[in-house]
Amino acid sequence: TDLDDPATDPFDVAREAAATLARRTGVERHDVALVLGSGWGGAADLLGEKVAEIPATELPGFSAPVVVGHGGTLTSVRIEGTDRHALVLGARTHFYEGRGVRRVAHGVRVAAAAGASTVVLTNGCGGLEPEWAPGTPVLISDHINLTGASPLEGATFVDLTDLYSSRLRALAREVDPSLAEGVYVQFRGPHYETPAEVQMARRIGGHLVGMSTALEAIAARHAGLEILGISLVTNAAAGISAEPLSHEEVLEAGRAAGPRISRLLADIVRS
Ligand SMILES: Nc1nc2[nH]c(I)nc2c(=O)[nH]1
Repeated sequence: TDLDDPATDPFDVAREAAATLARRTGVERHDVALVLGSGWGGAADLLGEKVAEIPATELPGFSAPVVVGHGGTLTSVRIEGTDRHALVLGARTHFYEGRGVRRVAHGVRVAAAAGASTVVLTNGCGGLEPEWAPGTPVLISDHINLTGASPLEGATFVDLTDLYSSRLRALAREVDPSLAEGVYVQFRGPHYETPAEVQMARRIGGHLVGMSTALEAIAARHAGLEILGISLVTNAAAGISAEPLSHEEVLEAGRAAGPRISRLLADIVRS
């Protein structure tokens, strides 16, 4: 089950991980998956009753996250008031970790193999709109993939029209009509953009800059999942405001927005 071996089929590893997940949680099918980015950690608790929590490294194909986000676990949650289950993927692998696109895509592939029909991709990002103060959640309407990479291999031609489901965005707006929308630009990272690169992102139609999500969304579409993407603006992108970026401020903005956006996400998933 070594994802680094080209002879390994990554979908076999995803199926193996999903089978282990079902066995360890006792949950045959997870209907919706959530990938929690910076600031979104609290959502799992508001979704419903935790059924089981499994360290990602105990499942095939997950690598020990370099930066452990949300403890690097997969959590199975019975969604309150329903008989549906959510799979909370708290162990995202970022493309900038250099562990290959298969590991970036593995979480959404496991979710699809576990029976999910929907994935909610969340992230923390930089905002290009001055009125989006740190802590503002923004629905992703589309993305621009500046990584130069794809999570897909070979002649896998996949249509990306309406990649960030307009149906699910309408549902989200029913929960919170004030939600803004924007185009998310994924840079490779791990460095932040220069002010000139932020202006480039603006001129090509971007509103949010980040280092995740786009590759996961492509893999999720290929795996047949309907996708909702929500960004948390944790900082003004470089050059948009006078101050330089501070990672501490980024983390603080995420923490401060936590309760509100976790409630928003739980309400959307339950709707
Ligand atoms: N590329 C990029 N990624 C980010 N992640 C967060 I949190 N803030 C940023 C940002 O300003 N730029």
